[in-house]
Amino acid sequence: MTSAQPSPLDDRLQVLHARWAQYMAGGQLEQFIEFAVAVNSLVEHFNRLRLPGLVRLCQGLENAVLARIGDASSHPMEAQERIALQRQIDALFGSVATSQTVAPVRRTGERAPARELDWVKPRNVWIVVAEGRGEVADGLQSQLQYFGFKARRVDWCAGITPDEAPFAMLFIPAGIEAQADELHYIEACRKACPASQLFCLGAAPAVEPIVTLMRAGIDAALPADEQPSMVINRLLDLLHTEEQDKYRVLVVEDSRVAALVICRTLGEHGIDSLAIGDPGELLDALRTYRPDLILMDMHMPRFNGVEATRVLRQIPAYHTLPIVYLSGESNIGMQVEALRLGGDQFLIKPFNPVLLAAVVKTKIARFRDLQRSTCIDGLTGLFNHAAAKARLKAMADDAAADGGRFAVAMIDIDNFKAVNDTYGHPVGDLVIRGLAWLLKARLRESDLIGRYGGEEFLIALPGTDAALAQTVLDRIRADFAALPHAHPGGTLYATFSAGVAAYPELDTAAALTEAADNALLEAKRGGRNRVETAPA
Ligand SMILES: Nc1nc2c(ncn2[C@@H]2O[C@H](COP(=O)(O)OP(=O)(O)OP(=O)(O)O)[C@@H](O)[C@H]2O)c(=O)[nH]1
Repeated sequence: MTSAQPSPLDDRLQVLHARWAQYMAGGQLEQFIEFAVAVNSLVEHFNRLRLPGLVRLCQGLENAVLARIGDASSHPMEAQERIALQRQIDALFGSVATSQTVAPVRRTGERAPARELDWVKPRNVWIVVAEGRGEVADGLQSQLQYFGFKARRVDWCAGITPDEAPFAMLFIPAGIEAQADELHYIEACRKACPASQLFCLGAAPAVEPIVTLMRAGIDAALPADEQPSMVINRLLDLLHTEEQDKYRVLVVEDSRVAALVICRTLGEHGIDSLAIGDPGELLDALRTYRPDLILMDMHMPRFNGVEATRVLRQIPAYHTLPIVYLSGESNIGMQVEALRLGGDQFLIKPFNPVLLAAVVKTKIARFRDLQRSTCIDGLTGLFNHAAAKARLKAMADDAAADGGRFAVAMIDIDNFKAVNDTYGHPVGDLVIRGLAWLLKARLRESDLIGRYGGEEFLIALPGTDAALAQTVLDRIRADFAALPHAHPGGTLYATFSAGVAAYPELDTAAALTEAADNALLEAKRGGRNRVETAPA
């Protein structure tokens, strides 16, 4: 992007800065709370970008701020406390500035345009290897390169210049318990590269050594036996930062002022909300707004929040929808009763905005995780058959509505029965995973990748015509054919065949899938290890 518009990160930093300045000038509790909200919003932003080093720094500031909220009488804070906070803010801004010059270029959340350049996503990864562990590093380096990473070996304790910080650093220490000098080096790397992901490979499977590594700045410590496959999958997942739909909260609240304050607080945390004043409208609002959570008042005219909750819990579609009561009700017996009758949590008014946002976000994150787990294939982490089919239909409908180009491909691993029969089912599973990860590595965030059957995959490429889809898939086909898969006696190679069909030549999801399937059969008939396009 070349535009001079401020990024969402710049916006957040400016807000944080302005609110701190307002508090320093006014010294009011309300201003401090506004500042706390801005810090929290920055933590969330770094979390979403998966920048653990910055999350940690920012959380340090957030904890310091939350500890000082107190009440109106604790503000303005003592000069010493303000100086301490100012130092933390300066340190945070300094680290953000460093990481902005080196942060991986990505993650804007914008849909990637269908340009050739976008199909390959090289990422630089450093493998920091201790003496005597070169063999592990070699294997990992060649595997990473197959999945599109630029992997470079770095000797333990080599000097780090932040302006070349990598997307990820993989530390391979000499033994399973990192030594003091190794930990110091990890600390130095963490400091120099706040936006990088730091992994330690081959950690001892016990709490204390892993905590020690995490304190030094490691984001994930991986056990020795799962190393290469786990690392590659983790890295690929990190590349696919999901730009999620905004969280949606339905506020059921008869006081218009209270509803306004609640919606404003949620809005400041990037949460969408809709307020209704009458619980009688609840079912209609649920159908049309599809919230991730309900914030329910207890006492309303006509019927109360607990009665409304009991009605919802009788409807299967709303059994697991989180319901949080937000009420002035201070009677503990009533609160317990409200929870027993279907509520998930009770918050008291007047509410702390940071706590309200934290409760809402964590409940929604778990709810969405639960929903997602029903869509994901356990072996590959891709969409399962039903989810892929549903998403394909939505994408085809979108393409039909806006007249955009759109290609669909069916992929099937060749002679896969022979792989299973010769090397065993677990090795067959590794080959399936290898293809899944290669697809994840080579396709864009806006593309759909689903595991359609055992060794069959469904791909959808928005903004792409049949010719470009054929080129892209053919490149992936050639790379897959060259990808070595480990088995107990050495390595094996596999191939796949694919069929491509495109919109607008075919204009429904069903017609596209059927045509891509027929083209796939044609590729199989033609000798396998090839990509065929359906006739226009
Ligand atoms: N390891 C493993 N095998 C699977 C899985 N799902 C399906 N399969 C196997 O995949 C094989 C598919 O074989 P076939 O449909 O005969 O096709 P093929 O041998 O790949 O031959 P062509 O498709 O004609 O190239 C069957 O042996 C299935 O048991 C899985 O999750 N893991």
